[in-house]
Amino acid sequence: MQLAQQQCVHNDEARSPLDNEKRQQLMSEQLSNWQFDDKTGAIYRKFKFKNYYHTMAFVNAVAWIANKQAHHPDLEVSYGHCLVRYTTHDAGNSVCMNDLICAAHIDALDNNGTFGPNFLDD
Ligand SMILES: C[C@H](O)[C@H](O)[C@H]1CNC2=NC(N)=NC(=O)C2=N1
Repeated sequence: MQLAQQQCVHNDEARSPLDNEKRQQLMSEQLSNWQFDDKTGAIYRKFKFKNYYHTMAFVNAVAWIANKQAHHPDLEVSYGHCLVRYTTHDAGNSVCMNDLICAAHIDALDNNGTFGPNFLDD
């Protein structure tokens, strides 16, 4: 099943770190705009917007997903960008399925152009 169709699960299996091969495979197939940071072990994507209003609309949509999934990203927010990073804290800050699932849900916000013309692709 596609990552965006899955929901976060909060059990020991969901909190087990993905091995590098599996993570790379899922990311190259379904999260091509996300990157893996070797230094921090997090996945991340930087979203750019034309102004603070649109940045904050995006941040609120991300917060809604985080609360619904009970899985929360680290966010760096400025006037025109939001850097979203995911690791699973309960798994020693490694990347688990829940991280990939939430990343896919964020990407899905833009499926029908929800970000609109105020979303600037990298
Ligand atoms: C009980 C609850 O599911 C856990 O504390 C959740 C909350 N949100 C979380 N968010 C992230 N990013 N990692 C976690 O391990 C985590 N754990």
